[in-house]
Amino acid sequence: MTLTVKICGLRTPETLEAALDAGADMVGFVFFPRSPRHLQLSEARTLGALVAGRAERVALTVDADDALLDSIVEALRPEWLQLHGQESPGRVAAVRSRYGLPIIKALGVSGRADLARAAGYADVADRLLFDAKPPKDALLPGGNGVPFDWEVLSGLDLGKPFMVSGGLDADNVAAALAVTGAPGVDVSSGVESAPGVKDPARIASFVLAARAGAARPRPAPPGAGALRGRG
Ligand SMILES: O=C(O)c1ccccc1N[C@@H]1O[C@H](COP(=O)(O)O)[C@@H](O)[C@H]1O
Repeated sequence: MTLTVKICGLRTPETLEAALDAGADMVGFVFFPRSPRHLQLSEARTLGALVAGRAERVALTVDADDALLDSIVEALRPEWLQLHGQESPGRVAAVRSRYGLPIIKALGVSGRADLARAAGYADVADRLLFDAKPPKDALLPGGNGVPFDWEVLSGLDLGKPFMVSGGLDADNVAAALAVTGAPGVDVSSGVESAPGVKDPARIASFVLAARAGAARPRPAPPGAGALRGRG
């Protein structure tokens, strides 16, 4: 399996470099003022230029209007847009068509019932990102460092590649991959030493652990092979 690893919420040239050196496939930049990872457009312009084709740039927004998206796209020149708010399937389709860029649509998950609306987004988004629903008192819709029950995703087939996020770190990412079989993972808090402060060593460990996890054969689902030996 080819795994896509995304490191999100990068804010400095040093930590961006660490993500690129570690071999991240996608580097994410957050445009949401309430987040400790929020970037000014001038910072995005500088960081975006430093990527120089070594990874794909992802602009993360939350219910952004066209004016804000216009300025972000102009400054960062992203290869992807990540929509992490309550954007409807219609809004996802409109954003995709306006910018001609592929879309990662984040969906909050706490149980299997939350997957019911995923099919509507699979038709219009290029990747679905299953993230933990934020805790009740959270200020952010994502980036809270909390996991969800990955079992909810086991056996899921929406005909679209998906990614998993929410509370991942170097210690648990292999388990998340074993349970979900996800072709992509995304991390923010789990590679930080404090909210908004990325740690180069944790970034490197995360990418290594994710690649090692993806290389491991997945355990057979319960019941598989039950007929073997019958006769
Ligand atoms: O990282 C943020 O600050 C953020 C703000 C608003 C929406 C999403 C945000 N981050 C995304 O949340 C998930 C999970 O992050 P974590 O690893 O649990 O901290 C991830 O997809 C980030 O891209």
